Amino acid sequence: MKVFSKEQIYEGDKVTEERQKLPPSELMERAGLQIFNWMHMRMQGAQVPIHIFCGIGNNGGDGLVLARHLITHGYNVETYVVNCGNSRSKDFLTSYDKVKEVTKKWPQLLKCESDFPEIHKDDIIVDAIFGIGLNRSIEDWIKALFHHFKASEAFTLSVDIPSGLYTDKPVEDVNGVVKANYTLSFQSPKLVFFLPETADYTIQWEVIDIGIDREYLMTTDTEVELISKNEVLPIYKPRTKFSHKGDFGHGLIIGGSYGKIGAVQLATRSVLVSGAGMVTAYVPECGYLPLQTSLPEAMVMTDIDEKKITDINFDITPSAIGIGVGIGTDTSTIQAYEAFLKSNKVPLVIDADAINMLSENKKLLKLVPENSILTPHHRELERLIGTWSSDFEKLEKASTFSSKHKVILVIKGAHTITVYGQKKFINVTGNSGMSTAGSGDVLTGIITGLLSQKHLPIEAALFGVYLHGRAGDLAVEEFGYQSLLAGNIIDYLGEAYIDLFKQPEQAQEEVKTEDKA
Ligand SMILES: NC(=O)C1=CN([C@@H]2O[C@H](COP(=O)(O)OP(=O)(O)OC[C@H]3O[C@@H](n4cnc5c(N)ncnc54)[C@H](O)[C@@H]3O)[C@@H](O)[C@H]2O)[C@@H](O)CC1
Ligand SMILES: [K+]
Repeated sequence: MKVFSKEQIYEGDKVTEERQKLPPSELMERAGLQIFNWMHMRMQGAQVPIHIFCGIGNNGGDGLVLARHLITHGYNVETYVVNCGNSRSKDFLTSYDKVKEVTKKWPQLLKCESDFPEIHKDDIIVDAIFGIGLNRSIEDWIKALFHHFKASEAFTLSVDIPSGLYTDKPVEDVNGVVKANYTLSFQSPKLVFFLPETADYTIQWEVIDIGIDREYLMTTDTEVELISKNEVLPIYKPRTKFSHKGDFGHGLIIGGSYGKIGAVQLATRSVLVSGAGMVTAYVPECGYLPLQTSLPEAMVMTDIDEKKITDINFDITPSAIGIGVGIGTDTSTIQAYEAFLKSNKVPLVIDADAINMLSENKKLLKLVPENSILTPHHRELERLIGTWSSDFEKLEKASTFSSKHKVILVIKGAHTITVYGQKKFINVTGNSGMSTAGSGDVLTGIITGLLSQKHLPIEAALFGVYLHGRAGDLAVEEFGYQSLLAGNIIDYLGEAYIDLFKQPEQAQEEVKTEDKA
């Protein structure tokens, strides 16, 4: 699913109005009506007080259309205009007049704190104050209004985006943003719903279709995309009856050190379970016995050193290589890594200390093959690209790094974001139970396994991240958030594959429910 920028949304409105020859404020009518339908379906006429707070732009206009429908359907509505400026939009004014036609109870004007209405815990707040048009800091009295919402503990429904969030800039003051229980977002979710610094401003969100021109939506390329089942299904490769293990490649996992052989075990097993035909683990001598015993399906090659990797030397021709899990940063390991990078031509999946070694020895970056996949977590990314002051800057820096070094960055997190040049792909699967030792090793193995099966690197990264998260989502139903182990993710990888062809109960890309375990 595409995530449109603010500019693209405005352009989409314009194109739609032209192509569909819409009368003025028709899109606002659609937006308000859709929100009304959403509420009406759930409330069925219940007389819960609904407080609708409208700004003076089109977001406020949406709120006024909603108010009109709720009023004509007999709901218990109080409408307020948050008087935050003088430039009321044309469509706002049209909607305002239409409200006056259906009720004698005109919207109340709020200008300062003493105007704030009483809101009870069981009331409903509709936040239609600012939408994507927010363009300056929020005044203190409006921050106080947001605080008033929060203090009331009433259910808060935000129209399009929680008021106070910019679509393309970090939050200036955490008190200047509405904390929404639910956000109904028009046409496309907003990038800020997925970034660590801003995702918490709405507990759930849903996309509302207001009939923006289909061709515009189809043909407009976006920098950001959500990756859910629909997007990965075309990547899946069905198997033919006469295929054999040679068709699915030979993955190689290089890593491990004394006390960290388990990481290699997890990654190696994941290579096979993701579908590679064969797998070899290249480990220090001490890894031989545990790997051969615990994973009979894998082949094992060992370094001359007992406890660490000192010389990467193998006589097989792997189709893909994953390097770094449990490898450490011993000087002899760095030397072996450099020598390996100098001779290697196979695309790599680079994880953990193999990323850190690049950060500490930037000249090694030049030796990384084009389209290799780096899978850093927060700290590893910081060492690699430098620190950032906001999520937006982080993504910008990651894009610059990806373009400069021609690599794919898989930034691990609650919503893992794969950065490929200017493109950013946000994954929707996964849960907090997966924040557990070895989870990253499993991801490295899955992506290596997919690369072995001749998926393009970007496909392997996106599909791997999706499957890893989905397997985790299925596994958590059995093991629970606290007790899920990385190995359980591997056990559920098969279910994740099978699940690709099951009809979703609820469109995943449209509803986000954060686990609260
Ligand atoms: N395709 C879509 O998505 C559609 C979106 N619509 C709505 O239109 C909204 C965008 O409308 P607008 O561009 O009018 O913008 P907004 O309604 O988001 O707000 C802009 C208004 O608030 C003022 N303002 C901005 N920042 C302020 C601040 N910090 N303090 C005080 N005043 C401030 C601006 O001067 C302007 O008057 C969307 O968020 C959505 O709700 C719908 O009406 C129609 C279709
Ligand atoms: K809003």
